[in-house]
Amino acid sequence: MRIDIVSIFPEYFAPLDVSLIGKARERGTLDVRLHQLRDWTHDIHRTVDDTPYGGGPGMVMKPDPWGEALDSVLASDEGTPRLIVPTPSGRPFTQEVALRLSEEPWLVFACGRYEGIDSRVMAEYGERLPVDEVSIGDYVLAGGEVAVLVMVEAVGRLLPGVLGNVRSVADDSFAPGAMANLLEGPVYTKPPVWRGREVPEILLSGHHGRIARWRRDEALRRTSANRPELLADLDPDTLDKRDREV
Ligand SMILES: COc1cccc(COC(=O)c2cn[nH]c2)c1
Repeated sequence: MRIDIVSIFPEYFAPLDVSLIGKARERGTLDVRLHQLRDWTHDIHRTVDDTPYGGGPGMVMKPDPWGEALDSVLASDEGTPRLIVPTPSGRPFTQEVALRLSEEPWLVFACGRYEGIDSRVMAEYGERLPVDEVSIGDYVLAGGEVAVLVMVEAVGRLLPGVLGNVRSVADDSFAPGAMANLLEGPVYTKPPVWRGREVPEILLSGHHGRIARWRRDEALRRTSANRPELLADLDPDTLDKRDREV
């Protein structure tokens, strides 16, 4: 997968050189290219923003530098990418969206700052390629860079060979299957007793069927406590099927 990121703070993406994503880049599984938006300005101050038409607080990112930057990035003959713009006013970014994006050969991320990017940029490129305005949550960041780090990690870890243990992707919270739409329950490792606290006996029993059922019950308990709205999506016979499955 090729990933292009356009930003006025490309240094935000140093974390993409480390850990799983860094190794995937070394192996060539991921080809991440960073671009400084200001390289496509032509004034002495390398201006990328201006006051909003219609008044209001803050500044808006000018369309010209974005147009020149995206034209340059898209000039590559490697097919047609999806253009992803992180914004508080976008569609929710979920594990399902991450799974879908992990199937794409090429993603281009546009990092907005200030009050956002002139809307004509998304309109212009929306006529040529899929443009996804995506929110990672209901809060406002100073810019899209951190949101892109979140999405690149969520998508990158789904790529073949990036995660050591393929199983853990299937076991993810929100992954499809028996644990779909459930939060993961508690996890434990050695020592069996730590500061007088024991690991739940069932996990040491070796009864895989009972362990699976215990994990599902704990997942239901935690989901009900932290995200009750997710349980609304579960129809009752799915729950029963879960019982039969196990
Ligand atoms: C493109 O326009 C803007 C405007 C304002 C901030 C940002 C940065 O993104 C976020 O704040 C965000 C993304 N998901 N949840 C919050 C982008």
